[in-house]
Amino acid sequence: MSEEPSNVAATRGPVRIVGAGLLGASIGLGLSALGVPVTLADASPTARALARDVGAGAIEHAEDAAPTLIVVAVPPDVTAEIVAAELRAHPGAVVTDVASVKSVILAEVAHLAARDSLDLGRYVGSHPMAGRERSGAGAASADLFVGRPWVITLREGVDPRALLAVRNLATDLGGVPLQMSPAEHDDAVALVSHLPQLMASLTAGRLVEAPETALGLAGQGLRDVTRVAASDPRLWSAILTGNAAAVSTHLRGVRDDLDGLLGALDRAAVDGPLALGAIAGMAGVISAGNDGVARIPGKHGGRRKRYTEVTVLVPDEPGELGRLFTEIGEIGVNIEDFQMEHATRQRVGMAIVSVIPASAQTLETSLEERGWRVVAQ
Ligand SMILES: NC(=O)C1=CN([C@@H]2O[C@H](COP(=O)(O)OP(=O)(O)OC[C@H]3O[C@@H](n4cnc5c(N)ncnc54)[C@H](O)[C@@H]3O)[C@@H](O)[C@H]2O)C=CC1
Ligand SMILES: O=C(O)C(=O)Cc1ccc(O)cc1
Repeated sequence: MSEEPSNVAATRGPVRIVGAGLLGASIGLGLSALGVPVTLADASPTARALARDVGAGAIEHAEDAAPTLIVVAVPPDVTAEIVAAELRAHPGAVVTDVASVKSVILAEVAHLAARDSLDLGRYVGSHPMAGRERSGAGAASADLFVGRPWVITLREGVDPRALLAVRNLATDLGGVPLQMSPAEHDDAVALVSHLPQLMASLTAGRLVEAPETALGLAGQGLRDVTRVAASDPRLWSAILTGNAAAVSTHLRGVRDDLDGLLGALDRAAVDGPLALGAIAGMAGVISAGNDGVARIPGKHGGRRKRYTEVTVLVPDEPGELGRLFTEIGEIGVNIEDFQMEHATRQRVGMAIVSVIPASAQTLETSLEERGWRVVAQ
């Protein structure tokens, strides 16, 4: 890759990143790839060095040119004090943060700005809706934000140039900027990010004492609902504390649903499957889930596309998956998405091929004619 600065970025550096972990290093990588000069600061010298080594920017030095934009990417519980310190230390710079909660941080930054006579207009809080269940620069990626919403919080008194600088940052990294109030943001993420994290953690927590034999039966469903359970407990405690009221409202809703479901299950356990209201109670939960999942937009913000999944058994041998892909190509069907599931202790895998509904029947028939075993849906 060329070392020469390119002109494709709207962001004019230098950009100073404080907190060179997953988010900070991903932003540094993306900006560096566009030729924008980036300096990295972090309380941890190891984190700084790792971010530099992965290519996210240069470690800060006293003689660095003054930054035009500062991105604070530290845990939410220390974000406000760092934002205030950066506003104080760099009077010409726009300051943004990427923390997962917004209202408490704005309230604290506003308090510190009033106390210390800082220019609050240069601060714009933001939140890229992209991340991973792993922390640190080692897990960073320049592509993390591509196609993902990047919330920019609106409030009165913001310098329009600051708003533009944060918007440019989001679009330079491939994100889709969205403006909303801090309260609107916090309510939304309580439902679409914080509640799912807790449901994943609660489900995975039930596995701690599970027998190995039970775990050996785990399939893709368990993996799908528990992926984010691997997230950092310290980071998430700070996120949840910063949005406690909104999260507890949604958890209480879940508790009400659980009470209804438990009532139905208890009736079925005592009086059998035909107990009054038992089946309806269970079906209600599952069908509400059907309705909810149908409302989740596609990954890139558009309407969720409806594909049909064709499941094919693939021998667990070198080259077999490649042969399947080649033959699907020969049949003339486009693979829209793909997933592989492995049956524990079996020498066969299940290739789940997503195709447009109109191609599914042709694909199934043609694969069977060619000797593949297609699993009936
Ligand atoms: N992890 C995720 O998927 C996402 C996280 N966020 C937000 O981004 C922010 C950063 O999260 P991650 O990058 O995941 O965490 P991380 O743990 O990977 O990185 C945080 C970095 O901040 C540094 N740090 C901590 N306190 C500091 C201080 N006082 N001064 C300077 N550096 C300090 C740490 O040494 C660490 O390198 C958080 O506010 C989080 O809510 C936003 C979107 C997604
Ligand atoms: O890994 C995922 O699917 C996430 O949703 C990551 C994530 C974690 C925290 C955020 O504030 C935003 C996104």
